[in-house]
Amino acid sequence: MAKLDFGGVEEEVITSDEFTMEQAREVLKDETIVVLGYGVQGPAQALNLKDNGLSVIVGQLEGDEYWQKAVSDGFVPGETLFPLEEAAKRGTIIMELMSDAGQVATWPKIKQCLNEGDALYFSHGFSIVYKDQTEVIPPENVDVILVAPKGSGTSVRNNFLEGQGINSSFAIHQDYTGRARQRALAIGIAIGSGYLFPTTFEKEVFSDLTGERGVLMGCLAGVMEAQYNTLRSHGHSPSEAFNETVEELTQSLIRLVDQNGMDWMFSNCSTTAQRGALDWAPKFRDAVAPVFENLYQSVASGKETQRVLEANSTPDYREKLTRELDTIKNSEMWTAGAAVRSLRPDRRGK
Ligand SMILES: NC(=O)C1=CN([C@@H]2O[C@H](COP(=O)(O)OP(=O)(O)OC[C@H]3O[C@@H](n4cnc5c(N)ncnc54)[C@H](O)[C@@H]3O)[C@@H](O)[C@H]2O)C=CC1
Ligand SMILES: CC(=O)[C@](C)(O)C(=O)O
Ligand SMILES: [Mg+2]
Ligand SMILES: [Mg+2]
Repeated sequence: MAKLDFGGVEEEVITSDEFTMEQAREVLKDETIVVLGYGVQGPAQALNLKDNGLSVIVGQLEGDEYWQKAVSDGFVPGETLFPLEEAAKRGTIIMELMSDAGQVATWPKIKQCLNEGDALYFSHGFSIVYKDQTEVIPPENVDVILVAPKGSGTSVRNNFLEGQGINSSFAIHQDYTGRARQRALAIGIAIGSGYLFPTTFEKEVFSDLTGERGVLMGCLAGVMEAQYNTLRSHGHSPSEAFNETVEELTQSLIRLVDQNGMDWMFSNCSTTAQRGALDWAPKFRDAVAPVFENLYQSVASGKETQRVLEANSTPDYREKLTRELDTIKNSEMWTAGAAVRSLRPDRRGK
């Protein structure tokens, strides 16, 4: 497995060239793979596994909208689609891809379905690491493995369909069979990872919860809103404020960061912009550093997971989340955004 220099630190990674799909098929040839949950990651991982030639069974609460989606994606009730426990009983690799709160709610039943030598698989360290809150404590006679795609399930699927991969981390919590690592790597490659990097369940969940609350989602939404509001309060039009805050980023500058890094993006902007961005970056860094520290403490102490379990375990949790998302959708900033996006040449008139 390749050792690579990441900015002066040597780390091991496993690419899909080193651990090929042929090897993955060989490792998985006697396994029955069961995907529990058909929300965002469930369909992506199940369909990629299936398209890679592996047989996959989906487990889902019978008859609900996720069940219907599984049916419309080609899973057949009674053959490849079963209620949760029935599915879990059939599996030798049981993939926990219900929401984290859903994993907790169903664990007392799912744990009864595990047989000696099974592999219990997660895409998040949540259930295992915060066991004081979740009470998810697997029996000793199973493997407990993790592959966490570093992206939305939507991208896991779309990248796969485009012939691209997604980066994932992998970890072993428990190796009962002596095959846990092989099983984790094989599933990791088969769900469409371009490469896999090692982590632990704890490192995965601490970094993941920090990242999504921080730069990837929470901070991103917050700083965009702050800049938009500043521009608006000084008399700039919604379209100008939105273009200068979001559209220019997503249509141009972040793509340059994606291609070749931050300095590359800077070097393709005016020297006027470079001077100002270089001066202001440390101010923003220092202003938000305490918020990030606060966030990390809140993750490490279990406060964040407690909040998630409380909020997402109520029967109406999805309606409540949708209401909050609708507030963003219907705000001036994001309705202006919809109008701005509709003006892109490829969307005009559609
Ligand atoms: N959404 C994503 O793209 C990513 C998710 N993950 C992790 O993957 C796992 C799955 O996440 P998502 O796909 O976002 O899940 P989701 O939030 O879309 O989960 C929906 C699924 O959970 C089931 N579910 C929810 N509450 C339930 C309950 N009380 N009883 C039974 N089933 C219940 C639903 O029936 C449905 O199958 C989580 O551990 C998550 O942290 C990791 C990387 C990215
Ligand atoms: C997409 C992803 O990896 C996240 C943001 O961590 C998640 O959806 O939980
Ligand atoms: Mg993540
Ligand atoms: Mg996450």
